[in-house]
Amino acid sequence: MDELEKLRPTDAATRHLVRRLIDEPDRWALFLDIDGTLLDLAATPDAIQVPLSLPGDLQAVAHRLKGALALVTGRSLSYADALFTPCRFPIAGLHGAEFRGFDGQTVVAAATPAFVSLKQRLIEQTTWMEGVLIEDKGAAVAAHYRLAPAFDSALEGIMRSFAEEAGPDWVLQPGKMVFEIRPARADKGDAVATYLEQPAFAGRMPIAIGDDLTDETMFALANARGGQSIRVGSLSTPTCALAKASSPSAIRSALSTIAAAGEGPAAASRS
Ligand SMILES: O=P(O)(O)OC[C@H]1O[C@H](O[C@H]2O[C@H](CO)[C@@H](O)[C@H](O)[C@H]2O)[C@H](O)[C@@H](O)[C@@H]1O
Repeated sequence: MDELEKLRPTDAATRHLVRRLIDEPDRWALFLDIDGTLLDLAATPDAIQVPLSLPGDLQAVAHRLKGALALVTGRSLSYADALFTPCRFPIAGLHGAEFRGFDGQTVVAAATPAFVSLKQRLIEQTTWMEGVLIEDKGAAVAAHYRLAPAFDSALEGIMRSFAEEAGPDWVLQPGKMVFEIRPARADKGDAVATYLEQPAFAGRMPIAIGDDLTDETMFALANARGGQSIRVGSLSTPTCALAKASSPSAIRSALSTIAAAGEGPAAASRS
C-alpha cells in the first residue's frame, strides 16, 4: 500500500501536505503549533504525552526542508524545548513573545515584579475554584478550567480584570478551556513573519498548522503570503484557515510519512 493510502481519506489537507513536502521540499516552510496539533489534548497541561517517534520525525522533516521548520506555541520556550529533547528546533514560545531563530539566537520574555505579584494574587483569588489550575509560565500565566467547566465565565471575569491591571504590555488570550495573560509584544503571526526573514526560511512559502484561537494570526499571515493554513480538529468555531485536518494523530501520521521519505527526491511519493 502507498504510504499516502494509510492516511485517513477524509484528511485531504494532510495528503496535500505530504505531497507538497515530499515533492517540493525547497519551496515550503512549516510552522507547527504543539498542543492540539502535534500532541493530543490532555486533562492538565503536564499530562501531555509526546509519542516516542515524534521528535525524530520532526527532525527528519526539518532536515528535508533544510531547516525550515519551527514550533510556534503558547508554551514557554524552555518547556517546549524539553518536550522534544534531544532534538532542538527553532521555537517561538508564549504565543510569539519568546523566540529562538534558526541560528539559535534567543529572545526571552521576563516577568516584571508587578507581574510576579499579579500571578501570586491570581492564585490566591482562585483557590476556592476547585479544579481550576493556574499555570505559571514566567512572563505569562494561564488559568485552566478543563476540570472545572462551570467556572468558565467567573474565571473569564477574573482574568479580564487581571489583564487590565497588568496594563498595555500584556493581553488576555482565550484558548481551549483556558484564559491566559500573555505579553502583548508579539503574536504567532508576528513570529512566523520574523522567521520568514531568516536564513533557512526566507524565500519559502509558509504552511501554518494549528488548532486554536491563538493560531488564527499565523493562519492569516500564511494566507497573506500565498501559503497554506490548516486547522486541526473541529471547525465549529470560525477560522481563517484554508483547510482542515481531523486530529493530531493525522498530523503525526503525515509527518511520519514525510520523515520516511528521507532526503531523496520524492522517493515516497512513488507507489
Ligand atoms: O499554542 P499551543 O502549543 O497549542 O499551546 C496552547 C496552550 O496549550 C496548553 O493548554 C492546552 O493544552 C492542555 C494540555 O493538553 C490542556 O489541558 C488545556 O486545556 C489546553 O488549553 C498549555 O497548557 C498552555 O500553556 C498553552 O498556551
